[in-house]
Amino acid sequence: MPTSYDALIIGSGQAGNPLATALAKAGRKVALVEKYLLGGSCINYGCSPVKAMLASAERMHQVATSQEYGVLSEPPAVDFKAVVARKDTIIQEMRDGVRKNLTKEDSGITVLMGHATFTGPKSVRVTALDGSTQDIKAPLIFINTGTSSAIPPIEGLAETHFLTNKSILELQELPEHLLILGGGYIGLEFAQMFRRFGSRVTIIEHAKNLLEREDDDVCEAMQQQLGADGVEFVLGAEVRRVSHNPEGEYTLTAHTAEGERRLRGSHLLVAVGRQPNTDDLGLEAAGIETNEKGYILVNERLQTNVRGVYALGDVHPGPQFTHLAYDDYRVVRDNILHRKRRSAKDRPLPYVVFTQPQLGRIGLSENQAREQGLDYRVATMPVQYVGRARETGNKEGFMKVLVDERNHIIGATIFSEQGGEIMAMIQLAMAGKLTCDQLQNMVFAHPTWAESLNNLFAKLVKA
Ligand SMILES: Cc1cc2nc3c(=O)[nH]c(=O)nc-3n(C[C@H](O)[C@H](O)[C@H](O)COP(=O)(O)OP(=O)(O)OC[C@H]3O[C@@H](n4cnc5c(N)ncnc54)[C@H](O)[C@@H]3O)c2cc1C
Ligand SMILES: NC(=O)c1ccc[n+]([C@@H]2O[C@H](COP(=O)([O-])OP(=O)(O)OC[C@H]3O[C@@H](n4cnc5c(N)ncnc54)[C@H](O)[C@@H]3O)[C@@H](O)[C@H]2O)c1
Repeated sequence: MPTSYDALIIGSGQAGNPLATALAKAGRKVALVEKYLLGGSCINYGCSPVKAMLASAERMHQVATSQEYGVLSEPPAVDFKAVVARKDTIIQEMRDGVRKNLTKEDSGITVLMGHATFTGPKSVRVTALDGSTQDIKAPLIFINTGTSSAIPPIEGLAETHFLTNKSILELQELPEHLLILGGGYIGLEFAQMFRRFGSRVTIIEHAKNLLEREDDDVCEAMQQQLGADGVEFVLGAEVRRVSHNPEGEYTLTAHTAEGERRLRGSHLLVAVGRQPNTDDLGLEAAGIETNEKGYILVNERLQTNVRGVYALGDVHPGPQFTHLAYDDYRVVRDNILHRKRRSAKDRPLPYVVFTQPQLGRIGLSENQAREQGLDYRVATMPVQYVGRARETGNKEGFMKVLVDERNHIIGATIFSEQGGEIMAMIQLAMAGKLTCDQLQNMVFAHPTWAESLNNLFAKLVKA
């Protein structure tokens, strides 16, 4: 006989964990199934471990450049095992926090470790690691199973021991030469990190630019910055074959505008995007519809085509960020528990690439504003014009904002030290519908990064 719950959550991701807690607090009998690690990808093999290791790489860079600040030191050396151990300690603490919260005596949540598969529209079988199974049914089911690395069908690749975002975090030795397939978010953050630790790094990207979706000036600035760090690029490259010799060397055969190239390295990271964790979820048994890539189709309230079944986070189509997965939780919580009509449509989309400088983005890019035929004005300012940048020696990058005909901000790109935080201030200004005149005249403390907004927005104020 299946065990009955009021609500079943599949996947301990950024949406599922807070939802389980909220439903249980509201008196529902809740089960949460996780097949691997509580806390999901962000905590265990995504955002947090990468940012923890980036902090070590940034520290390394600070020491390496300390002479410019009049501080003499020995050239720094990395103790890579210690970097990884620091990251592991941080992640373990985060994971323990999630476990404690979900499993504390009065949590009201039953946590089941195992792989969930649908056996019908409202029924799921959980298979534990030891092979034992448990059947569950619930009128409300929330799918929060996230994504995994997409592996492109390149000849020879599957036969090699290439790295993904999961396995690269477990390396104990620094790669001598890291080849990175894909110049997106994951590729860029790891590229700068490993380069600063001392590895040689080559990014192989099939588009003509890194971060292809951004405006050309943004792509160029990022390329220039990573190039200055010593990261090498092969752009517009179509990798056709991968091989791995007994000495452990990888060879990528790539077709480029200059002809065929062979790229050799000691390690290979594949970071060409994600694929949804739905192929082994038994969705067909429940009749849940997906798109052609396997992402679960939902409406703006995150309901699937099967009544009572929802999909939250990266497993449905759309941008893939922790803050959006968490907001999916708010949408479902408010609609189900608070009887509000909350929608996942038209919410702001802030994001940050955690290179140094950071790339903070909110709203429309210039390309998007142009494509939408908007009547916009744009201002750009090099970061070196900012007093704080000169004082702290962080002069790289530029800032760019777009306003509409009513002087309201419609988009911003802040490629700067503290770029994510400066972008968040602009996001608040957008939410409060502040105009460029107001931002030009706002009194910010001197000398802060915030103060840069006065000069940036002054460029948009009509005389
Ligand atoms: C390297 C990397 C860095 C990132 N950095 C950032 C960042 O800086 N900022 C940001 O906003 N986003 C970042 N992201 C994206 C972010 O991690 C995701 O958007 C976020 O974690 C999405 O969470 P989720 O709730 O969809 O599910 P996830 O956190 O992916 O969790 C899904 C869970 O479901 C489990 N599961 C899957 N199938 C089953 C099944 N059949 N049965 C039981 N359990 C199952 C999985 O084991 C997993 O624990 C990063 C991603 C990666 C890979
Ligand atoms: N700081 C952050 O917020 C952060 C950090 C890491 C990851 N993430 C999330 O994780 C998602 C996945 O990251 P990602 O970097 O894997 O994907 P991505 O979509 O950001 O970038 C993938 C890149 O790989 C390229 N590519 C695709 N196929 C290729 C091939 N065969 N050969 C060479 N290049 C190829 C694409 O053109 C693209 O530039 C991101 O979209 C983002 O949502 C966010």
